[in-house]
Amino acid sequence: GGHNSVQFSGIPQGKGPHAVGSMDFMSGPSNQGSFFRLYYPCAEAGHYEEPLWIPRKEYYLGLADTLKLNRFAVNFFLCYYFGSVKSPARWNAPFKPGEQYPLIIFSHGLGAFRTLYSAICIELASQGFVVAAVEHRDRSASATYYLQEKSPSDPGEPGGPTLEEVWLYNKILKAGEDEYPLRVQQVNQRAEECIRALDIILNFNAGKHTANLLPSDFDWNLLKDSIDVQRIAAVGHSFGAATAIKSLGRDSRFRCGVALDAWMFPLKDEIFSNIRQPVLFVNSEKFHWVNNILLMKKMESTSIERKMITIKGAVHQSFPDFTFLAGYMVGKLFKLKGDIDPYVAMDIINNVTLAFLQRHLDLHKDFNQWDALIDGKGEFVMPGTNLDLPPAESEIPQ
Ligand SMILES: CCN(CC)CCN(C[C@]12C[C@](c3ccc(C(F)(F)F)cc3)(C1)C2)C(=O)Cn1c(SCc2ccc(F)cc2)nc(=O)c2c1C=CC2
Repeated sequence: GGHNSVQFSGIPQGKGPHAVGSMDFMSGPSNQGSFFRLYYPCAEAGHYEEPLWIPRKEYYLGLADTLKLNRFAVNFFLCYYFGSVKSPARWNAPFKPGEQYPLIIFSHGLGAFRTLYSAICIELASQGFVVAAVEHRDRSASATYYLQEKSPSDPGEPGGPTLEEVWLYNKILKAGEDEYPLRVQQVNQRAEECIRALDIILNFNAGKHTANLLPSDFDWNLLKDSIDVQRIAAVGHSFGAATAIKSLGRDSRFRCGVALDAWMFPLKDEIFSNIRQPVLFVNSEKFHWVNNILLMKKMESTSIERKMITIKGAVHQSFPDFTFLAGYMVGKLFKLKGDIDPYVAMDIINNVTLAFLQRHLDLHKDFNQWDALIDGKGEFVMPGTNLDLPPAESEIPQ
């Protein structure tokens, strides 16, 4: 880590051997395209800007909707506190070619968006992964936008068609509205969007370019033959973890999945027998309820590795970046911090993920040093869940 840049924001830098670059990619047409923030091993030389953690004010407006609070007040408050926070990566730094990197597609949670999990994405990139954090257009993100060709106001307008931004905000359920059909439609769209991002990145790897509608001088040619197409995984948080599991079932190019504090409700009628890849469930102590855990246990298998650990003292917000940015009091009040130190929790999340990825992507690194975490062995972890579950049918004494 380090790479001679002083760390200002609370978001930790990557600890691995690579300096980390970041850039935004959006393809068309309209909301049928792909939108992701790419984190990648980059060239060390030179000085680069760091990307804004929350790049547009519309994201604050969306967070207000998610919190069901007044947009003006939340925008003022969040802009004041978080408006200048940067992600510790090098904005549009040149990609570092020379080896074939494994690929991670990362899916955000309900009410989140692509930039809020940079501690996880930057750590993975620093350890030699290319990570695409997709931003979903299923109206589960607090806010997102797509670019639409503007119908020319007057046909004589000089120059080509201009693109206008169309913003989508978190679809808040009305009282009494049935949540399940919406979440099923969303998790299907989210899996499609993860697969779309995968296809675009694999095309770049094959030298086939997709136009980036966002202004960027990132040189995609450097990505040619730089992705290890046999070593691809799906990772996500909460609704994004359900999305990762759904993506495994849809596309066998994903060789394994890491489900971070999975929200299994959108998969409650899934039979899971069509999912053949290994899955690691990394749970916080405080988020879960019995039916959520029982749905994870439906994925247990004697032939496919399915592991679950619980991080003691962690909360749902121990996974996104907010956990580093709120003061101690506000953090505890809003459940952005648990009893465990946020940096210790993030080290466990990242290290157990790296160990599981090494095992199931067959990497030749030293991430196996954290294998014990996969079995729930360690000071702040336990195997399985902390919840008391009803005895499984097979255990009920006859
Ligand atoms: C209690 C009922 N619940 C409605 C479903 C309330 C909403 N909620 C808790 C919140 C959204 C939160 C938030 C806003 C804003 C700040 C800020 F002030 F720091 F900016 C921090 C934290 C408040 C986290 C959640 O949605 C929990 N959650 C999440 S949280 C993902 C997220 C969202 C926004 C973020 F900024 C960072 C991370 N992802 C999921 O996929 C699912 C769930 C629940 C089920 C499935």
